[in-house]
Amino acid sequence: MHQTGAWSLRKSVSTPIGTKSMKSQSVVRVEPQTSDMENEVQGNSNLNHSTKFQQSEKTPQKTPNFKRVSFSLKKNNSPSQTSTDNLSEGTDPQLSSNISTENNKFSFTVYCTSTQKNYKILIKHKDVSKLKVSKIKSNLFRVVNIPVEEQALYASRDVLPVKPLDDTMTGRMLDLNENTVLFLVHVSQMEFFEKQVTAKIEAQMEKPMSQRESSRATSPTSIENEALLQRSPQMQFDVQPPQELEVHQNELIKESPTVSTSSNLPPNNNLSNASEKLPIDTSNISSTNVIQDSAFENAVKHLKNQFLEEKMQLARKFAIEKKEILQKANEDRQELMTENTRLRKELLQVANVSTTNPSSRNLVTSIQQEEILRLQTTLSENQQILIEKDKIISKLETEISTLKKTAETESQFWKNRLELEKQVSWNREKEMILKNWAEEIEILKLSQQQERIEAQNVIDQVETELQVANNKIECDRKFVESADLALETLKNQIAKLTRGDYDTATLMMEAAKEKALIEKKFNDLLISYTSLRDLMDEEVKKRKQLHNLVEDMKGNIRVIVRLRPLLEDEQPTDLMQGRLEIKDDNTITVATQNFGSKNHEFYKVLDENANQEDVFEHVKPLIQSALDGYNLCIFAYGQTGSGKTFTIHGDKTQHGLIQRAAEFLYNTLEKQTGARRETFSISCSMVELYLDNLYDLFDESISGIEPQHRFTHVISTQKKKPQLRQSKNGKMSVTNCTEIIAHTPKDLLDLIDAGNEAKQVYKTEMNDHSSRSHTIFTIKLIIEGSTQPNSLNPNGKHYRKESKIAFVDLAGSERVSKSNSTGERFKEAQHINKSLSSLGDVIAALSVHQKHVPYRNSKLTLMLQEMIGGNSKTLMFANISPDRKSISETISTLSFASRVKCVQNHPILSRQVVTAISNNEETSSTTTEL
Ligand SMILES: Nc1ncnc2c1ncn2[C@@H]1O[C@H](COP(=O)(O)OP(=O)(O)OP(=O)(O)O)[C@@H](O)[C@H]1O
Repeated sequence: MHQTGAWSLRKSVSTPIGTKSMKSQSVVRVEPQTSDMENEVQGNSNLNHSTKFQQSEKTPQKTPNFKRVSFSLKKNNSPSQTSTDNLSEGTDPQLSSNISTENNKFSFTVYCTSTQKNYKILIKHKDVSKLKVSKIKSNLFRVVNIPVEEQALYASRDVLPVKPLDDTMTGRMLDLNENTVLFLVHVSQMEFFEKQVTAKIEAQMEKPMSQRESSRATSPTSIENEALLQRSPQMQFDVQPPQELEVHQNELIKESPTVSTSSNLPPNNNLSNASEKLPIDTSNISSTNVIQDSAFENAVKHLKNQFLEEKMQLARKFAIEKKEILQKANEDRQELMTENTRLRKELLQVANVSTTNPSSRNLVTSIQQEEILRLQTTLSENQQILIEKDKIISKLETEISTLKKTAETESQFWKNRLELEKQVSWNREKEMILKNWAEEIEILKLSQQQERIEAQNVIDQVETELQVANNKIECDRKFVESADLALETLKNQIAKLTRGDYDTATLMMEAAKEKALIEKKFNDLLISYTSLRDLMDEEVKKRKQLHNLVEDMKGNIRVIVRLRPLLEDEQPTDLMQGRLEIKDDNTITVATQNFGSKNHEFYKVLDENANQEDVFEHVKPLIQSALDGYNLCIFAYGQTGSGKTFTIHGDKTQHGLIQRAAEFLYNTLEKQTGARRETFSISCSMVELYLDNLYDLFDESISGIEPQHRFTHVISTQKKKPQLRQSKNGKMSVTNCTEIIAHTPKDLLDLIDAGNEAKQVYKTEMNDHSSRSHTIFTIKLIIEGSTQPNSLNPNGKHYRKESKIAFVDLAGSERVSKSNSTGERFKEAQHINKSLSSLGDVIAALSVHQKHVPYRNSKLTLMLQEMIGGNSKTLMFANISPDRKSISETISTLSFASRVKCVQNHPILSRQVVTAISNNEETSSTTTEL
């Protein structure tokens, strides 16, 4: 236990400088300013500690995790001093002899920072002067190299990093100026070291001078120190516990109202309690008070900033004070001038009396003379003072203007600095956002890659299985062949026997048995062969499906080949001119004498028996994805008369894709939106590109439609001509075209008919109803609804999905030599062929992933930019004719289609607007384009 009047040590941990919770910590003492900072602001006597502390509290700034540990001593007259006995373990005489105090006040701060191996602790003595221990340093330490990046730090702190000569020492005082002691201690020893230091200081302060003198006499280290002390007599001073220390302690407690007066808790508990309450990431602060160098440097920067701010405030204060002095001087000046005027008047009066009245001249007494003299002297003195005052005023004015200039420069500096900081933080935010985006993209890429790998694995596996099955079939086939041979031999033998070559009935019987056996075996093999064949077909089908899936995932344009039936006066293909053969659902072979045979594989190959419904079944899944929010494009390509319009629009009795898709959309949406409490609307527009000009097919003047009468709602009737426009995000779209809402499937069908009637169709030699233009019929879907309420959005969220389906019926390519087109038809054919050739160039560029894609070569390719190589899901119908005369066009269409299937689109979900719903109204929160 302690003696009465002994000193107890209070250890305190400060928050990072400038954080808000300084006052709320228990057993926490905040050191507002380091002593070197105090040195820097020397002359600012107006600023005391408490002022600075308040300033730093008022303007808390974010600083890195930087922990300061302060120690202070107080007279042990409170009942809670038990921990000091524990702290006195592990005494180190060298240390204790070197630490001392003066004025009986002692407190110091420990700064922790880390270098590669060691940990330095800077201990600052406040109010300890004349502590000349630098000579001790040379006995204990050697100077270490300072890393370049730390040099400025040490220079600004006026300390020198050194290393203990003996590496095993747990904690050593390194270097110090009058107020500073630097210790070097290993991180693992930090806590113990703190205890040691505090115990030593306490012991030092507790011991009466005489006791210490005697301990010096017995300890060898003390002897050594004694010698040093003799050489440096200033080091010998007594530690008396005066009242001031109590005051100091009381101040500490006042500053930190939650500070516990009990020191029963071991220092560690205090530390951990404190750090729990700090608004900093305490995980970064180890129990050994280690922090990163950068954190330390940031803290130093922060202190410098704080200092500059204080300097500014001081300059302002000086300016105000000087202004006040100036005002006062001016007032004094004014007073003096008034006084002078008065005196002059008085003087004049006296003079007048003596001059104007000669009879009384003799009456001017010597007293009056004296009075005049006195007044004159005062006047001249006042004049002198006035001159002095003027000088002061002009000096003050110069000073004020200098101060103003300085203040302006500094305020400009601060403004610039704030701007810079803002810029830096904004840049950091941007960097973070970009980083997050990059990460998300990376993750998406990885998952897509993974999916592809998995699909490829499945394909590989199926291919291996297929190979095995093929091998087995081959073996079985060979076996059947050999069995056939054996059977043949047997048959011959039987024949011979029948002819009587062998007369024995037994032999015949045996041969018959053997024949039956072989026949049975043969039949078994046949069955197994058939089942294997089925299996193989099944596997091939699966493989193709998987292949399609992979292609879909890659975003490749799907291609469906449709062979139309033979029309009147047409001849089927033959081997002479060339032959078309659909091998299976996915393969079509074209063989010509000149070019040999070539297989083409597509997503689907439909023969002449496929009706309109069959065709739509293959398109349905794609239409479904429009309901999920994807933009779609379905276009038909092929020579004139090959069945493009029939596929897309159909005829009066056999509806094409548009009508079927419309019916499917209405049916599905009515069911789906009803269940989900969504609303939907369908609108459409139709434009044609004829002779390189765009026409709005819903325009009254063209179609004769009077939309407001025939249909319930017209969104926009544009008087201007439709135009191709590029939006801000670079996407091309057709503007200025009439868009009409179709409430029912019937509305939509009527619109399609009206649009079809308006388009340019003429009879040619190749087709009685040949489309002479490219047409685009667009259906726009809008689905709106709200999400279920949850804790984040108690009223749910309102969403709106928009998607478009574009049906493109391209004009057919034609050989003018075949079609014999003349006049207008010839001109049309030229335009059609030119635009289709541009489309071919675009496809060729995209299929080989060329960087430059020549979309700008024609209006058609610009119109299709979003659908071919863009962000839509796209399906192409390659329409072909079975007519013998069309074989070369068919070959050309199939080659074009083979290139198209290599084009990769990048389908993305179209616009989705999500809005948070507030109690009474909707407040827009986010608009995302997915
Ligand atoms: N799958 C089919 N079944 C029955 N008839 C068909 C089929 N495909 C096309 N036809 C008929 O063939 C003729 C030409 O078809 P369509 O007009 O659709 O060709 P096109 O490719 O659009 O020609 P163009 O490019 O000249 O406009 C039409 O009479 C059409 O009815």
